[in-house]
Amino acid sequence: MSAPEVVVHADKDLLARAVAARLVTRLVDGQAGGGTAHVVFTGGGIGTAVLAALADAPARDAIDWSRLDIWWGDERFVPDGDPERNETGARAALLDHVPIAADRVHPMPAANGSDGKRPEDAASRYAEELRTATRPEDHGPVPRFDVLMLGVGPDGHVASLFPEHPAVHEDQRSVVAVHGSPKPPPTRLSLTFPALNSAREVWFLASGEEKAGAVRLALGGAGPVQIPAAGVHGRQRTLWLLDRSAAKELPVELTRPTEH
Ligand SMILES: O=C1O[C@H](COP(=O)(O)O)[C@@H](O)[C@H](O)[C@H]1O
Repeated sequence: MSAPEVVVHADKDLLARAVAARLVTRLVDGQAGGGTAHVVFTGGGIGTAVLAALADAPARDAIDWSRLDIWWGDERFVPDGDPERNETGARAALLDHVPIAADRVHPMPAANGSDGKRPEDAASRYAEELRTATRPEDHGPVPRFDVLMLGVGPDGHVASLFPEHPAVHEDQRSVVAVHGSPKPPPTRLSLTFPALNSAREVWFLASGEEKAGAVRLALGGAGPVQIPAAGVHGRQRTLWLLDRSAAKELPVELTRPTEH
């Protein structure tokens, strides 16, 4: 488990562009030995802004899109194409604009899909898809993701792991159904702590003053049941990529000068 590092950028736009640039470098490095890289997308405002910035970045062509697998950390269990789906936003922001093959994109199941109407069945099927993509060196039920991005809710939720919800206690399964989410829509699918914590690098993304309290608590020793963001760490690196507003409640010794 790696210690968190904090990087603060001036505003949301710069944060999105800096994360997109970082993503190009990290994915190119992950593909350098000739293998496949695995990345996990997040939904939400800054998560989608990063994907749009990546679509706009000329350096995106340095990524070999034929050797990249794309996964999601969570999804809203609504019909395919619904604007509430994280997949819908990611396709519009990035995936419709890059040369990636359909079988490299692994959206979580939709409520009207072939997995049926029960989110529990959909969660099990996605867990199986993850398992099928593992390599011997992954040593577990999910690929050892090169980069896993996570937006952070004002309540400290990450993916669809909400404070005090049953899913924060899951320690066996990789993917679970979530009912009664405090943030609509109420029914969701989410990777669990064991799956999130298998990533090589975890990048938290937070923008805006309404995230400042959750960021302070997550980095200040809160427990993962109350503040789920506190329960995720990369095996090699844990980065908190923030704009100034989201970082405003952090003690000065936790932040380092902005890169730009
Ligand atoms: O519901 C969700 O919320 C979080 C955070 O979203 P934001 O708009 O407050 O940044 C997001 O990371 C997650 O994927 C999504 O399903």
